[in-house]
Amino acid sequence: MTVIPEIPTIDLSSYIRPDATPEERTGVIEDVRSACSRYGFLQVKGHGVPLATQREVLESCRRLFDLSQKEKDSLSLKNNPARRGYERIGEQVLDAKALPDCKEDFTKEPVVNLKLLHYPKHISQDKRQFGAGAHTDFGAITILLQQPGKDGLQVYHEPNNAWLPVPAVEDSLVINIGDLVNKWTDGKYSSTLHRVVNASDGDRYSVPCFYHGDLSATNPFKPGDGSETVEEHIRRKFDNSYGLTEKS
Ligand SMILES: O=C(O)CCC(=O)C(=O)O
Ligand SMILES: [Fe+2]
Repeated sequence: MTVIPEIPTIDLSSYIRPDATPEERTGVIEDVRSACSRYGFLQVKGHGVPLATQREVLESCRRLFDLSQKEKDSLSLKNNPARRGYERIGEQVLDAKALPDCKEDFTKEPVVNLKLLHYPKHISQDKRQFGAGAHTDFGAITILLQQPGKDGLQVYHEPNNAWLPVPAVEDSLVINIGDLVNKWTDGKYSSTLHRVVNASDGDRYSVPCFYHGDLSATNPFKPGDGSETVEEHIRRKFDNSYGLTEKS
């Protein structure tokens, strides 16, 4: 019988606690390192982000996406040269083989790019309908707050050719490696394909925070190798997923 593995959950308090021993800290580092190379994904608890703050930010998602379509469109990212702002349902196509994503999105802040996401009940029952189509994240590292109890995130695990669910557990944050770190570590840390299927009958909110780093940086492990800057990389990936340029 094939045992399907699970995305690991790591308790960061054994690292953060002021009285943590060096062995405990090394243990956490080893667990994180192993998860980054085996799965490119992990969940963390004991992270120190207050539960009340997590609840408030998810409540802000609900209030924002409950505004009228007209009010939300007045904040459209298409009117903003830095591509910050509101994205309508179906505006982003993360997987060109699937239907446009069934989610709306509000993005604020450059470089550390925090998004509020709303997945309504799927608009189509077609099996190519996803809340977010299969994709890898463009940046360096993503930290994701999922609405507790609203599962939907699935991570592709190549050895088993299986999509592993990442349960939406209160007070756990999902962390995953993006394309930049994958490129910079020569693939040692995996930028893993993932997608969102809003399996619930109603709304699902989530809040990913994408760390891109210094926009002018190139590969920190190979300084001066003339490779693409963070800004060039992010712009290329982003514009491609919104059909804003012909280049991939
Ligand atoms: O909503 C989620 O759980 C994941 C969102 C995601 O993968 C993304 O925005 O890149
Ligand atoms: Fe993602």
